[in-house]
Amino acid sequence: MTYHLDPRQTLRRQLRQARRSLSADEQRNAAQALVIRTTKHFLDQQAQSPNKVALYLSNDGEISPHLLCEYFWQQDIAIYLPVIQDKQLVFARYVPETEWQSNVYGIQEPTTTEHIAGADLDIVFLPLVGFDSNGGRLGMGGGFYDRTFANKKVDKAPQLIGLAHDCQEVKSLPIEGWDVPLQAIITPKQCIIV
Ligand SMILES: Nc1nc2c(c(=O)[nH]1)N(C=O)[C@@H](CNc1ccc(C(=O)N[C@@H](CCC(=O)O)C(=O)O)cc1)CN2
Ligand SMILES: Nc1ncnc2c1ncn2[C@@H]1O[C@H](COP(=O)(O)OP(=O)(O)OP(=O)(O)O)[C@@H](O)[C@H]1O
Repeated sequence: MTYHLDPRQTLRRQLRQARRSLSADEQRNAAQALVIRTTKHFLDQQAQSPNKVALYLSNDGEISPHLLCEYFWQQDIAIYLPVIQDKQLVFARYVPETEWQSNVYGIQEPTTTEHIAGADLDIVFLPLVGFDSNGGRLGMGGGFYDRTFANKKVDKAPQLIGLAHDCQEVKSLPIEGWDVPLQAIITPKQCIIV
């Protein structure tokens, strides 16, 4: 019997290992560079300031958006976090008083039962395992972001921006039909607008 290794699984393992190998210092510097690059991106775009933005709590070596969160709070922009529900994501408001519970993967989620749909957000910052310069995204393999933002109505679609360390870039990702493309990817060293 022969076993065929799924190329996405192999890549996932390598890239997760790479991001987990970053030191605490490298993670701290990356989070600082990320907030500088993201605020610059908003200034360059000269777009209207968003009202509702989704972030995530970093896990498994992901680049941390916590400084970005503080920046948005200062701007009175509402922050939301993903909550797994029926194999999709809904979004719960994140405030300093938020209470927490763990989801099946051990990632903290707000306990509140008040949720909004992905389509009601202005910008979603997505965690990712790998990215390419065409907006391709490889996630953790649950398909949660893909299911949530598939078939979205064109008139009500949030902007999807991936956040990553530079070591998570690959030349070209093996993309599947269900993968939702990113409109931008921001890393400590670059801002790719697709
Ligand atoms: N910070 C963060 N939050 C997120 C995501 C994410 O990628 N990052 N997700 C993005 O969709 C959702 C959770 N998706 C996940 C999918 C798989 C695993 C994971 O660790 N899988 C383990 C085995 C899990 C198990 O115990 O059964 C693994 O592959 O090693 C984690 C999160 C929602 N929240
Ligand atoms: N729109 C969809 N409808 C139904 N199933 C889907 C959809 N999108 C993805 N899936 C399923 O989810 C599984 C995982 O997809 P994939 O490997 O692309 O996840 P991922 O993008 O890495 O994960 P995540 O978005 O959770 O970080 C796939 O096997 C696919 O069958």
